[in-house]
Amino acid sequence: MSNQTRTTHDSTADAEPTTEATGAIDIDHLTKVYDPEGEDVLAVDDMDLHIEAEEFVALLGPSGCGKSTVMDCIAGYLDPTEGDVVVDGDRVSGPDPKRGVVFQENRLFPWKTVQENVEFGPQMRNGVEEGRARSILDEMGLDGFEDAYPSGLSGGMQQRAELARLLANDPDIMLMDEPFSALDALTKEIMQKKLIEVWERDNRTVLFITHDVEEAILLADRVVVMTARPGQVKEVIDVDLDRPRDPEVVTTERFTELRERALSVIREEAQRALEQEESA
Ligand SMILES: Nc1ncnc2c1ncn2[C@@H]1O[C@H](COP(=O)(O)OP(=O)(O)OP(=O)(O)O)[C@@H](O)[C@H]1O
Repeated sequence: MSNQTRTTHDSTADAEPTTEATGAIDIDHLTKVYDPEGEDVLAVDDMDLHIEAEEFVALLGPSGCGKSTVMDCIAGYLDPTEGDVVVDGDRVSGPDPKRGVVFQENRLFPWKTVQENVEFGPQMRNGVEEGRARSILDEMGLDGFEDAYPSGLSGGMQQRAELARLLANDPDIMLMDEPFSALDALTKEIMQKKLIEVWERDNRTVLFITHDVEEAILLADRVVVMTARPGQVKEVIDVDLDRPRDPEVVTTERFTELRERALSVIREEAQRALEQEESA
């Protein structure tokens, strides 16, 4: 995959080089306290989670439980109050294009064309590789829209351009905060398929926040359910469904069991969140 993929060589002369996977995330006793106007808000409390390199993990939990906070700490946008986020053995101390982020609303520059947006990241670092932006846009089904401005694209196309922008940076880790939640059902299904194609081919690590339990189970290797705020890991559900998964997998007995399990944990935590709000 990336030019930063670490390649190790066996000492024996005829051994094939082996590629070591990158993108392992260790969330280690992570605590985050916000301090708006001197009033402490404990968002995440002593959270531990290990995500394997190249794993696809979905993060679920009641509203306000700290999902985005965890993601922002991994992205390097926020400093933990206590604890650490460690990626491939290195403590995260700020943003890095190797940890790409996609939000529900795209972060494309409205004054740049689609191609200029996709080329912006690489241009800021090592320069643009001839034809690369076009081939990524092509892959995202945006062939012919290179010169369009984001405002001229549909919501689904904007999110495809956003994904293209992310891929142009060749990230080891894709951090996705409800990326498809504003899309209609059909566009969402297309985007989910596209994401899985890219993930399976390039072996990137994905952390995917969603409120959609079916989406989480359809996409992920593991679903991590967080507690009500302050966020901690409540339960980790292994999604033991074969891949590739087609949309019909949602009708299977195993899928239903997994969904019911995730829903019952979330319901319990959402109820707790509600009670906390009422007693506040
Ligand atoms: N900058 C901030 N200042 C103060 N409090 C904040 C700040 N950002 C988030 N919070 C609070 O921290 C808690 C966790 O917020 P966060 O956005 O991480 O939750 P979330 O699980 O991603 O929520 P949602 O599912 O609604 O997007 C919430 O109570 C939120 O109000």
